[in-house]
Amino acid sequence: MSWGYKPNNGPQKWVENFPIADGVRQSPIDIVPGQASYDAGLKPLTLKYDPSTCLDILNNGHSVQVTFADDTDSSSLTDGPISGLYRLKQFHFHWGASDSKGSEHTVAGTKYPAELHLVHWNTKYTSFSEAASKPDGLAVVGVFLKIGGENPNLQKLLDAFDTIKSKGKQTSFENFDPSTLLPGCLDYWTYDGSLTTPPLYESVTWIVCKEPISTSSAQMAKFRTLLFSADGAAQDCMVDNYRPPQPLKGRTVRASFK
Ligand SMILES: NS(=O)(=O)c1cccc(F)c1
Ligand SMILES: [Zn+2]
Repeated sequence: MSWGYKPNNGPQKWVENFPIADGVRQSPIDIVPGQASYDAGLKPLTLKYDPSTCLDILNNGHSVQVTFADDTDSSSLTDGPISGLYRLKQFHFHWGASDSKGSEHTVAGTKYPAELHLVHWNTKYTSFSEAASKPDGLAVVGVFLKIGGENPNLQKLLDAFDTIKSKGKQTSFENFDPSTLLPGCLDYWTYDGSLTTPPLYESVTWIVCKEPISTSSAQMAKFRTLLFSADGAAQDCMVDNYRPPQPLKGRTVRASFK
């Protein structure tokens, strides 16, 4: 059986097949603002996204993912805590069975109903796959979702969900601008971490935005109509697809803001 989020294949069991689950730089973590170190040397994030690089939207059995053409530098992350240029590969989400949980990172113990991850790879390597296992290979921008007004930009994604309800379904999804999912303020926390799903590679520079974006409770309910299960199998709602916070193990969390 492959990994998932149930008691028999979930985060408490991943270490059996992926021993790095108990590693020294695992993600997510609980971010405690009072313990983060303000670093005046941290630059603002430069995120330049080209909507024409948006390719498709996919239910991969663990999350809903929007994939981008990464054969040019046209959708990229530079500056912030990183050096060089990282290309956008995909973004996806993690969410809960209710609005009281769902994010992977927490802020002084506070869980948000969902978390968006924008995944970028370091162009010092030749591909995402090569970069994914290198200590400076990936940079993931995390954005919290909170319950507030309806988000019209998010709605464009949600409207595609009926056609990708079950595992393995994908459909073309073009001209979406991921910058419409970013908060107005790009203040962030940053720390060295890992993928939050198997293979849990310790290859991620995490960049977690302090400001959440808003979504409505009805929009959150739409996420919960997706399925972990494939067409024809017993319907298994895709909910609680988040890993809980992991030990900090001496790491420093830096803040780009005072
Ligand atoms: N959830 S995450 O750490 O952003 C992640 C997991 C697996 C692959 C990947 F590209 C990103
Ligand atoms: Zn993720």
